[in-house]
Amino acid sequence: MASETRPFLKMNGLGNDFVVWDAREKPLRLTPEAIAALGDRETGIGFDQMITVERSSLGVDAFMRIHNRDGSEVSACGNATRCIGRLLMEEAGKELVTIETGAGLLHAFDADGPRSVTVDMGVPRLAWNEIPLAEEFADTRAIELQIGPIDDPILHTPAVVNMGNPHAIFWVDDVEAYELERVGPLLEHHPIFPEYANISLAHVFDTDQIRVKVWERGVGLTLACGTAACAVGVAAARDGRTSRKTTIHLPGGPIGIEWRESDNHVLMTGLTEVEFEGEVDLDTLAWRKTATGDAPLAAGAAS
Ligand SMILES: N[C@@H](CCC[C@H](N)C(=O)O)C(=O)O
Repeated sequence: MASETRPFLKMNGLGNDFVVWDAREKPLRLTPEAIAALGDRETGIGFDQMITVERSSLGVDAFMRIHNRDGSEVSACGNATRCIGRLLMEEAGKELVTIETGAGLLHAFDADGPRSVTVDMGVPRLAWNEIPLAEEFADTRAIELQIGPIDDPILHTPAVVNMGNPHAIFWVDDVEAYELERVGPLLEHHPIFPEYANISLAHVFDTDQIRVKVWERGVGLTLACGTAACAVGVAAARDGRTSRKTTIHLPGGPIGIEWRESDNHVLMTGLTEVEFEGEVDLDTLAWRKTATGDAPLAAGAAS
């Protein structure tokens, strides 16, 4: 039987990168092993997430299936929602699209500025069993959790927020002062998180400015994480550390977050980029680039 070659797009939201398949006409399911092999940055295409765009059973613009690089399927990815929102808006010539995800229906719309998209990420879930946590905490603004020596912990008492996926946020004075690649895996797999968790270090340096570094569940260190930016913005405002409108500065660039007072929805705004087009032989997983992506943005357009 002839091998099947499938085209893909390589995209990123502030450096958090994805392979995007269009499976609306022809279904595509890869094994976790194949996803991990394609996601490997040394030997495969290299990505944080794999996104499969499918037909929505609810009749909205599309369904977006999300896999982490380790092959696990998850319900939410903020940066990918902006990227898929852009593709669907460009394709249909619309200014607003609705995307079905494992976490519910999300609306994406054009923001000011080239390639900038806003997504309404919905209402954050804040109760301990919605995160979920393995034990009850009445107040999820600071849960009892620490790593390191009992009397001198390295990190402790994170805030927790669910944005369609679980997030823990540790407030620190300097996000660079910690070996996130060492403590991240310990915290991601801590028994308090039955579904594991995405881990952020966050430093509030003004009433509306926060620097953040993220260790992503199923991935590792990332240049940006949209749902982490939402979770940090919510946790900071909830505590009175910031206003409800913040800029989250990630290694890959800034994301604007607004936790709207009128309906508690979180709006996330940031850049999207098409890196290149390519194709993969699904039998051998050999791949090649077939076309270039977006031209570089004019200086200043990204800020
Ligand atoms: N990159 C993402 C989040 C991807 C999923 C996450 N690793 C998880 O397992 O929940 C984003 O931009 O939100």
